[in-house]
Parts: sequence; structure tokens; C-alpha cells
Amino acid sequence: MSSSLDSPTIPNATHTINVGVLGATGTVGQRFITLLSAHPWFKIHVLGASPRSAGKRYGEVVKWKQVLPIPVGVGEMVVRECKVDEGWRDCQIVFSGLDADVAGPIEESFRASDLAVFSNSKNYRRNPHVPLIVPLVNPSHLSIIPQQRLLHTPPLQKGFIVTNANCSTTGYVIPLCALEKAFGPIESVLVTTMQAISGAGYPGVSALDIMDNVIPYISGEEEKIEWETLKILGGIAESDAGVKTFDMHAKHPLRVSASCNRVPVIDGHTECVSVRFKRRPPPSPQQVREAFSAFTPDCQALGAPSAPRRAIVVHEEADRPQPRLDRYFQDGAGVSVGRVRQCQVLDVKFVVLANNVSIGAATSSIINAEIAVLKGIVG
Ligand SMILES: NC(=O)C1=CN([C@@H]2O[C@H](COP(=O)(O)OP(=O)(O)OC[C@H]3O[C@@H](n4cnc5c(N)ncnc54)[C@H](OP(=O)(O)O)[C@@H]3O)[C@@H](O)[C@H]2O)C=CC1
Ligand SMILES: N[C@@H](CC(=O)OP(=O)(O)O)C(=O)O
Repeated sequence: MSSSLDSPTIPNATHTINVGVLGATGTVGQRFITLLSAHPWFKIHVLGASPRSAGKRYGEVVKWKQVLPIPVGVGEMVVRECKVDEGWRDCQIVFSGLDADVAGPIEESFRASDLAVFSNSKNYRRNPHVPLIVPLVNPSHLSIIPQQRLLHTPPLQKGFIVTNANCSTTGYVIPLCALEKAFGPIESVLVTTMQAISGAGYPGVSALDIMDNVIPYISGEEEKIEWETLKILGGIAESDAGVKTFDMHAKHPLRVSASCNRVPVIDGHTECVSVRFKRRPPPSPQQVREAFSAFTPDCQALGAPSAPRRAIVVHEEADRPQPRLDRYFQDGAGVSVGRVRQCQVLDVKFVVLANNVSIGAATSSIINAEIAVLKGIVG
């Protein structure tokens, strides 16, 4: 099975691409709207949410929680149901910030209508033909899309689903990718997360549960981090018949153990990470710092407009990164790393801070779509 995804095309600056947002009223949906309203290529054409919101003005139904006001014109748009109709068919790209309880069948109905869906939800992340893409790490996995289209019943011309990862997975696979690029395979990872309240959507965790407290459990989160890491950092194997499969890091088995906690922070997931490399002797903490700083994701070279100028910033201060100070680094599109030091059990340990709503969700989807446009997959 061959693909024609290798020749980048820069979109004509005068040509805008209509996009729709499913789940537009939610935490992730609001971040989509803020980012898309200032986007150089994408134009918000349709907003969708639940039947509770459909038929009403966006400004009337949304509980807007962004620092910037609702973009001009958006508050007046009438929210639609998440059912494919003419308005949605006019979109070349559909972003989804749907509640995972409803995302599965809705996203499938949009794909089946030959629309390109970029989803934040967990529903299709494990699908063997759906790429799980962290845009600063594995955009090459878009090469599975021709197979996804072909194996769909009926086969699709334009439609597909691309998912991005769990927000905690996203934050820490970016530095892990930098380390594998510089030093070869990682053998084991221990990660302990301190996850913001906004990760649970709106209204999320009740104030009485989270104030003055830490909750040492987030349903399903540890399993997602442990599994998604392998799909993202793994490659794609191709059989003699040309059938592609995600190899799940199989050539160099990678063991991941995650422990997840909810903490009273509004935005920004902090993660304490320890790694052991296959390579002996392992790199020193100083070499690890240099590898983080030197990391240049492919999406920058491709020219994706929302790609952060610096993917990873390394803090030298002993008490950074911190969510309140670092969550808006690169408008939330980059990650902050600090406290890089020797680990007495594995090899090296460090702390990561990633904005869960931006690079952990909407920003990743938008960069994924930009890459797909640049590679000629949509548009
Ligand atoms: N928050 C985060 O940091 C991250 C979230 N995610 C994932 O992204 C997705 C969205 O999360 P988040 O924004 O936090 O969730 P929210 O609960 O804040 O928003 C959910 C959205 O889904 C809509 N919705 C609910 N029921 C229906 C329905 N029956 N039909 C159509 N639309 C419906 C809601 O519309 P209405 O307002 O009308 O009810 C709302 O727009 C989830 O799958 C989540 O797991 C992924 C990474 C990070
Ligand atoms: N569960 C994450 C956010 C999220 O919704 O993740 P996922 O899309 O993997 O379900 C958090 O609470 O911070």
C-alpha cells in the first residue's frame, strides 16, 4: 500500500480552510475557538454541542472560562447539533472536543461522511488504523491514513480520524522523544503526575473534593499513559503485502509505570519522570539537558504555523517548572522541563510541565491538522 504523503505543499495564503468544532462549548472546545479565531489558514464555520445547546447562540450557552473574551462574531453563531448536515459538509476539517461518552458514534458519523476529523477523545486511540499523534513527536504516523480510508466500509476518499493523546501522555512523551532521538531506546520509565482540575472538563471535580487536597486516583489515566506511550514512540511496520501496523516499540521493549494524582491547580499538568536507557553507560544529566534544548520537531521544519518555536525549554532554577509560572510558555504549545538530575534507581530524572488544554489538547489537534494540510492529506 503506497501513500503520497511526502511532498509538502504550502497552502495559498489567500485560501482559507473552513473548519468546524464538535464539543465547542467545553473546556477543550473553548481553547479551540480562541486559537482558531486567530489562525492564519483555518476559519471557524460551524460550532456543535449537545442537544441542550443546539439552536441557541454560542454566547448564550457557553460557560466561557478563557482569559481572552469570546472572539468577535463567535458569540452570535448558532450552535448546531453534532449531526452531519450541509453546514458541516462545507468544512474541510472537523475538530472534536466531545465528551468521550458520546464521541465514538458522532466522530464515526463524520468520518463516514468523508470528513477529516481531528479528535481529542480517547475513543479511537487504540484503533489499529487510527494514528495517535503528538505533533512534536510522531507526525510520520499520518502515513497510515490511506490504509484507514481503504479499509473503511465503504472505502473513503477524504474522510479519516486522527486522534491526539491523553494530556499527561502528551506532556511527557515530548521529552522522551528528545531523549530517544539523542541517545537511542529508553528501557523503563516511571512517571508520577500532578494533574490540573481543568483536565476533568467542566465543571469537573467539585471544590469540596479538590480544595486543600490531593486525590491519588484518576480513572483509567494510568493505563492510558502506559499504553499510549508505546504507540506514539513506536514505529510503523509494513508487511510484504503492504499492510501497516503500529509496532508498539516492539523492537526495544519499553516498560512504563504511571501514578496519577489530581491536584488543586487550574491548568497545567506537572509530571515527575525517571528513565533508564538501554545504552550503557547512560547519558549524564548535562547531556540530557543539552538533548532537550536541541530538540527540534519535524513540524517546525514543515512550517506548521502553530508549532512552538522552542519545543522544550530547560529551566536551571531549582524550583521550576511551576504551573502558575510556566503553563503559558509558547502560548501553551511548548513544554517546560527542569530539575534534570541523576536518579539513584534508574538513570536520570526530571520534571515536566505541560499545558493540558493547549499542547495537551486543542493545540496538538490544530498542529496535527496543519501538518495534514502541509502533507496534502486535507485541503
Ligand atoms: N480537558 C482537558 O485537559 C483534556 C480533555 N481531553 C478530552 O477532550 C474531550 C473534551 O474534554 P473537555 O473539553 O474537558 O470536556 P467538557 O465536559 O468540558 O466538554 C464536553 C463537550 O461535549 C459536548 N457534549 C456533551 N454531550 C453531548 C452530546 N450528547 N452530543 C453532542 N455534544 C455533547 C458538550 O456540550 P454541552 O455544553 O452542550 O453539554 C461540550 O461541548 C474529552 O474526550 C476529554 O477526555 C483530552 C485531553 C485534555
Ligand atoms: N483525564 C485527563 C484529561 C482527559 O480527558 O484525558 P483523556 O482524553 O485521555 O480521557 C485529566 O483528567 O487530566
